[in-house]
Amino acid sequence: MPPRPQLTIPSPGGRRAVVLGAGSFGTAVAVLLARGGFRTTLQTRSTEQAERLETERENAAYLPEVQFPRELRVEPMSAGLSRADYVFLGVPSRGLSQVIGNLQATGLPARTPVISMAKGLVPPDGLAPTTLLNQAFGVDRVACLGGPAHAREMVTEGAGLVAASSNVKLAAAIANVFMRAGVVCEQSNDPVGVELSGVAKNAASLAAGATAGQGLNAAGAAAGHIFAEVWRYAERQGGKPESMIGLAGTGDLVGTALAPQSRNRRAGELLGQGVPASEIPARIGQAVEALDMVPLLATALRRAHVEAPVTTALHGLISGELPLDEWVARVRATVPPPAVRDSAFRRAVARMRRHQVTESLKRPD
Ligand SMILES: NC(=O)C1=CN([C@@H]2O[C@H](COP(=O)(O)OP(=O)(O)OC[C@H]3O[C@@H](n4cnc5c(N)ncnc54)[C@H](OP(=O)(O)O)[C@@H]3O)[C@@H](O)[C@H]2O)C=CC1
Ligand SMILES: O=C(CO)COP(=O)(O)O
Repeated sequence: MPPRPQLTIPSPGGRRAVVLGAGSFGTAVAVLLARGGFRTTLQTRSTEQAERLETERENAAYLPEVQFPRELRVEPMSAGLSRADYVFLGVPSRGLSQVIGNLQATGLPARTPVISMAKGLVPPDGLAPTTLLNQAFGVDRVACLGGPAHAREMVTEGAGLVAASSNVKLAAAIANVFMRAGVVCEQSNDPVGVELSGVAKNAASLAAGATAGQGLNAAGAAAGHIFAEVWRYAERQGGKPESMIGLAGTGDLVGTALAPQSRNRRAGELLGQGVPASEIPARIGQAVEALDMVPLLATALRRAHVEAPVTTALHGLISGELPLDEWVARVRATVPPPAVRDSAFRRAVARMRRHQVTESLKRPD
């Protein structure tokens, strides 16, 4: 067994969590929250699905052979949220507008935090899920999850989660329950950076999958360009480089691009084989965030005046307007904009940091 995080965190003391959406990730997170000490309920879209999961005590359609902990309850979403202390949204971005719009009507208590787990943008405006949640509930009640976390491996072996919120106590409470369940979870105060890192890695994994058959340098370039384009967008919204460089960005990109089961990379491979985007979701059978999200992302980058030739070209490949060979040619020929010259202030800070490092190396241990 791999080493597990220390379990020295106090018990959350009977707090109740509700996970909305019983797909692969919602189910996996519900299992972990129950293991971590929350009184957890997994809410399904339909009554029939709730009855099936309750009878079988596993989610055979989305996460087979993972037994539910005895304490995990299952009920349909129609049961409402009036007893929830935390609400986790396990629904893909395309369904989030509807689900978020219904939260109050289904009895969400006035102070209960809402945590988005989606790695996409919400149609029709292409907003990040936490932006929508902030507008509805205020930043102190909103958080998101990121990091490399394939559902099955997460419940059997672990993951590298990131819990991000402007409310540092909320990020800590979420991270602690996952750590109690034996899964590493970093705390972050950069929800927009973490969320856009997840967006970047899904778009980049799709692009790499679509391009790998034409050459791995091209696949790497496609992913690198898209990452840099989304980063410039995230930076303008106050996103921190640590999020993009760390678990939520680079870590999740590698975890997704290498995973044989990754839906986003497999969708890219199908695109590269000439399968129309409209046929891909049925072939994959689960959420493919990047297919829905790249068109929204391309529009968001254009509106924000971010130079994004490769994300725009990926949109063209998905819509069928750009043939595969032209997409690959575009990736191979794109030269990123030159790095902006550092200001005098940034050069001074960099000099000071270099000096501190040099001095610290001179000191004995
Ligand atoms: N799976 C993974 O390993 C990871 C996934 N994520 C993210 O988690 C999010 C959820 O994905 P995932 O669980 O994998 O997707 P799945 O396709 O496995 O499941 C989606 C679930 O959402 C439900 N759903 C979809 N639309 C609605 C709606 N409008 N109202 C209510 N329920 C709805 C589906 O219900 P039904 O079955 O009835 O269609 C299904 O239960 C995505 O953003 C993904 O990027 C993040 C990390 C890892
Ligand atoms: O986000 C994920 C792992 O961190 C899951 O990736 P896919 O949606 O591509 O399967």
